[in-house]
Amino acid sequence: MDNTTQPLLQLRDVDKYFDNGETSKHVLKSINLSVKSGENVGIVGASGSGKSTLARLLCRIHQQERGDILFAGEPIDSIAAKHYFQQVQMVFQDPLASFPPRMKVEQYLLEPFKNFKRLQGKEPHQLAKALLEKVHLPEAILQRYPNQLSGGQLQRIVFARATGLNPSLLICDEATSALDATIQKQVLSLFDELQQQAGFASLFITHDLALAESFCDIIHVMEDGRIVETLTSGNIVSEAQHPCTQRMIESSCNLSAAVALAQYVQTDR
Ligand SMILES: Nc1ncnc2c1ncn2[C@@H]1O[C@H](COP(=O)(O)OP(=O)(O)OP(=O)(O)O)[C@@H](O)[C@H]1O
Repeated sequence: MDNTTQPLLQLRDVDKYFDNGETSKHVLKSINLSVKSGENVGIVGASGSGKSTLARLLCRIHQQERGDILFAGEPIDSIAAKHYFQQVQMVFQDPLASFPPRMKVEQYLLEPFKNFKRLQGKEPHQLAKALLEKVHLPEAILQRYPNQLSGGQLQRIVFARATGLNPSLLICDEATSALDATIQKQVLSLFDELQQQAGFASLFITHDLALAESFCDIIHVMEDGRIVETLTSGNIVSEAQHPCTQRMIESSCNLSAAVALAQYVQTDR
């Protein structure tokens, strides 16, 4: 197959059910999407629409009942974990949940390099320092524990670790949702900077349509386990057709969406 056109990630007719013994809940319904190299693909939906379940399938925490999930053309469950998890990294909403409380930042940053035997020829402290520099944090932070850091610092460190091994795809599940608006903006600008340097693609999962619009190339809107609309133009206000997307636009209290809407109304109508 021609690797220049092959998507990095592809989901084909993916269905996921959760069984609780007596009943079965259909949580993902015929999901089709792809992410190309270097592309930012947004998944946006209200609570319960199935976004995190999708992320968990890609992290191989759950498995789909039907359909295919391919990474570089291979079913993800046929790829050795060692290879898959160097290429695909995840960033979740709560950095503390993935940061062992008794682990110092330096150890946390170096852990993937040790696990994947990628430390050869590198001086560990200098490597950890360089990773921290990439996310604009000072060396002194290497000796701190997670409870000695702010939410914004923690999420920067999580991004430093996730991008340290040069993955080709980053799965971000509400990665900036817990941060206040100013810190969120800083972390997103850092994300952009890291992406410019390393060129990874992302699947950016969020409930915030305006946030996805600000930097995703394609946005899939999910409702009740289905992709109900796919937006590509960069002007969601004029492009949105589905009532679910329109409700999200109307109820968005995000300032950037409100500003975009106001500008649109002033200039285009
Ligand atoms: N392990 C599970 N067992 C049974 N049902 C589950 C499980 N995980 C999720 N669900 C159900 O699947 C549906 C989708 O949940 P999911 O967490 O994927 O939605 P979401 O869009 O990420 O929501 P949120 O933004 O609130 O996290 C919900 O109805 C949820 O209750």
